[in-house]
Amino acid sequence: MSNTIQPRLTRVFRFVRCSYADGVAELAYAFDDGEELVERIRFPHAPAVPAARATAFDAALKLLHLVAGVSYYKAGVPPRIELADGPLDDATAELLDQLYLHGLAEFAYRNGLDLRGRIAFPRVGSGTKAAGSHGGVAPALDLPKRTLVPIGGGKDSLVAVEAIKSIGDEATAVWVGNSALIAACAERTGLPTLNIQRELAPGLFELNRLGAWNGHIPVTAVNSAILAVAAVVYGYDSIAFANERSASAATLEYEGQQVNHQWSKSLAFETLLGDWLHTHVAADLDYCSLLRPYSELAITRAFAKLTPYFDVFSSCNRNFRLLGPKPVDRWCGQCPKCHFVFLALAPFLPKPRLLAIFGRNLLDDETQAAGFDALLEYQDHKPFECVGEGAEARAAMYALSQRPEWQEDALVERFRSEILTQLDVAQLALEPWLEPSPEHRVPARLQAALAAIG
Ligand SMILES: CC(=O)N[C@H]1[C@@H](OP(=O)(O)OP(=O)(O)OC[C@H]2O[C@@H](n3ccc(=O)[nH]c3=O)[C@H](O)[C@@H]2O)O[C@H](CO)[C@@H](O)[C@@H]1O[C@H](C)C(=O)N[C@@H](C)C(=O)N[C@@H](CCC(=O)O)C(=O)O
Ligand SMILES: Nc1ncnc2c1ncn2[C@@H]1O[C@H](COP(=O)(O)OP(=O)(O)OP(=O)(O)O)[C@@H](O)[C@H]1O
Repeated sequence: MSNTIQPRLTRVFRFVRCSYADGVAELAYAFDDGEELVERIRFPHAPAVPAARATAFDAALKLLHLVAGVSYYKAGVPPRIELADGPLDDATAELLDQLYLHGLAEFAYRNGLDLRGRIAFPRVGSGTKAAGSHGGVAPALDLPKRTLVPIGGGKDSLVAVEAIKSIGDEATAVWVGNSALIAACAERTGLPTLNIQRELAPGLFELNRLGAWNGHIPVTAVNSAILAVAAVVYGYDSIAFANERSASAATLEYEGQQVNHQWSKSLAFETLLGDWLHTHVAADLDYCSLLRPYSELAITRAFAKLTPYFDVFSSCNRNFRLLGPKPVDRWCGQCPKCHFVFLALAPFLPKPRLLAIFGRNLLDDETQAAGFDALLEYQDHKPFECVGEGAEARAAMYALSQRPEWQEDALVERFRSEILTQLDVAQLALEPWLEPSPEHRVPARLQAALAAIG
C-alpha cells in the first residue's frame, strides 16, 4: 500500500478481481490507481466444486466480492464505483445499493456524511440481462437437505441451534473468524462444526492509520455472503441465521433517514438476499432467520432454559475485536450488550443464577445508570449495538420493579421512583413481547423448529 494515498481524497473505488483456488477466495479492491487491498477467506477441507454447481458458485463468489467490499469502500467513500466485470443486472445493483446505503447509515451518521445519491453500483439498462444473470429463477441444484447454523458466541444462535436439533435436522455449526469463545460454544452444541477463516486486507489498517473514514459496517451481510459460498461448496440447502424481530427496528431517525445499527440483520436485508440467492444462485438454496418472529425477550426466555451454555456463551461484542483489548472475563459489564442481556435475562432466571453468569449485579451499580437509561430510551436514544427495542427494555425493567428480589437494587429503585412515574403502566406488560409475529421466511422444511422457541 502506497503511504502517500489520502483515503478521504480518493475518486474511485474499484472492484479489481476475485478468484478461488484450493479453498481460498481472494477478493481484491483498490482506490484510484493505488495498490490492491486483498481480503482472503479460507474454506477448510473444501471439496472440489462439482461441475453442476459451477455457475452457482461463480455467482455466489461474485456477490461475496461485492458485499465484502463495504469494509474497504468505507475508508474513502469516493464518488465513483468501478467494476472490473462490467455493470450489474438490476436486482444485483439494487441489493448492493441498498446494502451500502443502509448498512453504512450508522457510519455515515456518526461521521457527518450523507451517502444518499452517492452510492450507485453500475447497472445495465432496466430489464436488460447482464452477463452471468439468469434473468429469472436460478436452476435447483438438488443441494443436500441440511442446514448451516451460524454461531456468534451469544444467546441467539444457541437458541436457533437447539430449535434445529429439536426437529432432528441435519445441521452444522459454522462460524467465521478465529474467536476461541465462539469455538467453545460451537463445540458445546454437539453438532459437527465448520470454522471459516477471514483475513482482512492488511492495507485497510494502514489506511485507518492514514486517517481513513472508519465506523460500523454491516458485518452480518459479509458473513451471510461467505456462508452462501460455503453452502454451494460443501452442499447445504439452508442457511439459518438467528436474527430477531427487533433487528428490523431503527436505532434512530435522522434527517428523514432511518439509521439501524443492525440493518443487515433486518427482514429487509434477509428478503433482498434470500430472493437474490433464489434468482442468481440456486432455487433450492434458502437463506432465513429462524428467530425472525421473536422479540429479544422471547429469545431470552427460551435461552434461560439452555443451562448447558451458561458457562461458555457471551454476547459482549468486545470479545470479538480483531485488534485491541478484550474483556478479561467473558462479560465486560460496561457495554450496551452486557447491560441489555443482563436486563433481558433477569425476568426469566433466578437472580443468583444470573449474577453467577455475569459475576456481578449490573442493576445494583449506580455508575451504570446512563447505560441503562439509553436502553430504556430515557433521555437518550437506543445505543448503536445489537439490543432490543426501548419498549421491551422498559417492559423488562418494569417486571423487575414488581419483584421483591430486585426492587431494592439501585437502578431498579431509581426506575421506580424517577422514570416509572412518567410512563403508562398499561404499555409495560411483558406478555405481549412473548408472542411470536407471523412474519418470517423460514422454509417449510424448518418451520417445525419455530415451535421449540415460542
Ligand atoms: C468487535 C466489534 O464490535 N468491532 C467493531 C469495532 O471495531 P474496533 O475498531 O473496535 O475493532 P476490530 O473489530 O478489531 O476492527 C478493527 C478495524 O477493522 C475494520 N473492520 C473490521 C471488521 C470488518 O468486518 N470490517 C472492517 O472494516 C474496521 O476498520 C475496524 O476499525 O468498531 C468498528 C467501527 O465502528 C466496527 O466496524 C467493528 O464491528 C465489527 C465489524 C463487528 O464484527 N461487529 C459486530 C460485533 C457487530 O457489530 N455486529 C452487529 C451486527 C449488525 C449488522 O447489521 O451486521 C450486531 O451485533 O448488532
Ligand atoms: N463470527 C460469526 N460467524 C458466523 N455467524 C456469526 C458470527 N457472529 C455473529 N454471527 C451470526 O450473526 C447473527 C447475529 O449475531 P448476534 O451477535 O446478534 O447473535 P448471537 O451472538 O448469537 O447472540 P447475541 O445477541 O447474544 O450476541 C447470528 O445468527 C449469529 O450466529
